Amino acid sequence: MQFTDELRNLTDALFKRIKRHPFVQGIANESLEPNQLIHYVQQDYQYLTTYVQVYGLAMAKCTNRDQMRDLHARMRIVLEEEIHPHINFCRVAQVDYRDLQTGVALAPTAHHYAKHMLSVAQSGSLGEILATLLPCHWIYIDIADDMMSRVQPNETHAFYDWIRFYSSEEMHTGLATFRDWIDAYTLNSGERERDLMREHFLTSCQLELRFFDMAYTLEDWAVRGLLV
Ligand SMILES: Cc1ncc(CN)c(N)n1
Repeated sequence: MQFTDELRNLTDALFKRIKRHPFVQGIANESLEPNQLIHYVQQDYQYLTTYVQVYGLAMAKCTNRDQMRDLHARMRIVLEEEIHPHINFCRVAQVDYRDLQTGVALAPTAHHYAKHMLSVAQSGSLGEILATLLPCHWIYIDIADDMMSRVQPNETHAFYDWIRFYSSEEMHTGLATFRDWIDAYTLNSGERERDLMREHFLTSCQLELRFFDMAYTLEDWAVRGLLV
């Protein structure tokens, strides 16, 4: 069994639970409220900014230019293309995307997830960083594939662009090459590094689930407005 198959088996209960999450069901059945979509985009815009920064920190640990080229292409996709799912949410919520990009503090779960990624990026190996970043990619493809087959949306579905983006060929190819990279990498890792990679992957999966809770419940700090 390849290492990433093992990671997937380890987190199967989380993958299943995420697909049943009310926020995810709300995408499938077009029932999300504007304030839930807005909260998600405000937080996810900042989350994805950190995600790109973490790619940058991983870049500093690459050992050859092919790895760097791969990360460079991934950064471009997040910066230039992963705006489309956000724009879809903004269109449904009837808000301007630019208005959601500033002036909002990270909610507790997004804060936790960002600090988790940055902490591994600062002190972990390249393999640890890749394992930390992988759930972000994998879980959304899993969700969107499931919606494509269960809901079979067409252009009239409110979240057609979101579902189509994450179930696209480009996303699948990106996931396959990411997994190949990690599987090849772990052939030369020791058991200690593989344990840390399992732990970081699991933590990121847990935080993916909590991120949907955060958006669905409009999670915020107990006392608001002190810092932005
Ligand atoms: C929190 C989170 N996780 C995953 C994705 C999909 N790349 C995202 N946009 N945001």
